[in-house]
This record gives sequence, C-alpha cells and structure tokens, in this order.
Amino acid sequence: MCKLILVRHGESVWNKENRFTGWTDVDLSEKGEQEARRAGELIRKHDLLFDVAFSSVLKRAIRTLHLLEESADRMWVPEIHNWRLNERHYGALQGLNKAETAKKYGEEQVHIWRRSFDVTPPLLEPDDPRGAVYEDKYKNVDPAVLPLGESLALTITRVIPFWQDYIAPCLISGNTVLVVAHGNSLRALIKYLDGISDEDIVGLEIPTGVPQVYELDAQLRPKKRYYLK
Ligand SMILES: O=C(O)[C@H](O)COP(=O)(O)O
Repeated sequence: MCKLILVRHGESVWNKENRFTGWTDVDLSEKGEQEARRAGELIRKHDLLFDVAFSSVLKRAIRTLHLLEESADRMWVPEIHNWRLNERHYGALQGLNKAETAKKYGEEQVHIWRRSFDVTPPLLEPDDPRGAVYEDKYKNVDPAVLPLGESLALTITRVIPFWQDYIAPCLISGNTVLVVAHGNSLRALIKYLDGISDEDIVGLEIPTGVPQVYELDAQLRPKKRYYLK
C-alpha cells in the first residue's frame, strides 16, 4: 500500500483579503504560517515519513512546504516544484475582491466563475504585464502552454499529466509522497483519483493547511482518504 499526503497551502495574504489569487505569487499570512507548522506537526505525530515532496512554483505553497518540513523534521527530503501544480489561473479576475466582484456581477456569476467545471474566467490580455510569460519562473516553459485564465477542466489537463509522469511513478517505487498545492489543483487531482463527476466536484471544498492522506493500492486505486487530526 502507498501513501500520498495532500496539503493545500496555509492561508495566504490574499485569502485573508478575500481576493482572487490564481497565479499571483502572494505570500502566507501569519495564520497561514501557523497552519503550515501545524500541518508538519500532524504529519510527524502520525509518523507519515514522506520521502519526496512536490509543490507548485508559487511561494505560498513552497513556504508551506518548508515550514511543514521544519516542524516535521524532514527538511532533507528532495523537493520538486512544478508549474503544473499551480493554482487554477484566475485570468482577469486576479487581484479583485471576491465580495466586491459579487456585488458588481451578481453572486450567481461569481459562483459560476469560482465553481463551475468548465467555465473559464475572463482572460488576461496577452500583453498584460501580469502574464506568466513575463515571469522569470516560467522562462523554461513553452509559452504556448502558459494560460491566460483556466476553468477547472483546463486545470485538470495540466495537473493529471504531471501526476502520471512524476508523482505516480514515485509512489509506485514505494515512496510516501507529499504534495503541497492549491484549492483547485488539488480538486483536479482528487476528482481524478476518486472518479468524482463534473457535477459533484462543485461541492468539494479543501481547507487551507490541513493534511489529507490517501491510502492507495499497488495500482494507485484509492482505498481511503482522510484528514489528519
Ligand atoms: O485563487 C484563489 O483565489 C484561491 O486560492 C482559490 O479560489 P476559489 O476558492 O475561488 O476557488
């Protein structure tokens, strides 16, 4: 049996301010740092000796990983950071306050942007200086695959190939694997692993900084998924 630990980053400064974040590289809030340390303590308490760790290239996930590793006393574990685990790209909504946007466009429209399976948010203009194509951290990524806005369906199309090519082989080789990512990149992964329908995924919410564990069989079929307490 293999074990996979999934953690959504701790609360970020923009989670606290209720702003659409997506690929904006904001840091953890103080509460987020505490959540990350607590996640490491829980992992340690449950003796989940992860051998390798994956995260997105966004600092709220990387800092969560580092704080978690420190409190779990596993700072030596090899880490792989990849853009394919990034949050869903929120397009032109990035930076806007969610409540103010709901006042302007209506609660229903904002719910569709946030939770529908295949509706893409308004896209960033290709020459918008916030575009990933202008960021150093994506300089080795083919610009053609860098999004200007993504639905959950589009997010799945880049998370699952990363799972298949990197994370799954690591588990199959017998490693306990930790993945620190984001609300929607983790929803993408859980949808795939648990075979959740396009309709039912709308109801899946993932709290910040709480580790959840999958126990998987040799074919990586989930046997159990539970949050650590
Ligand atoms: O990118 C964001 O704003 C959040 O991390 C996730 O947002 P959501 O709860 O609207 O999916």
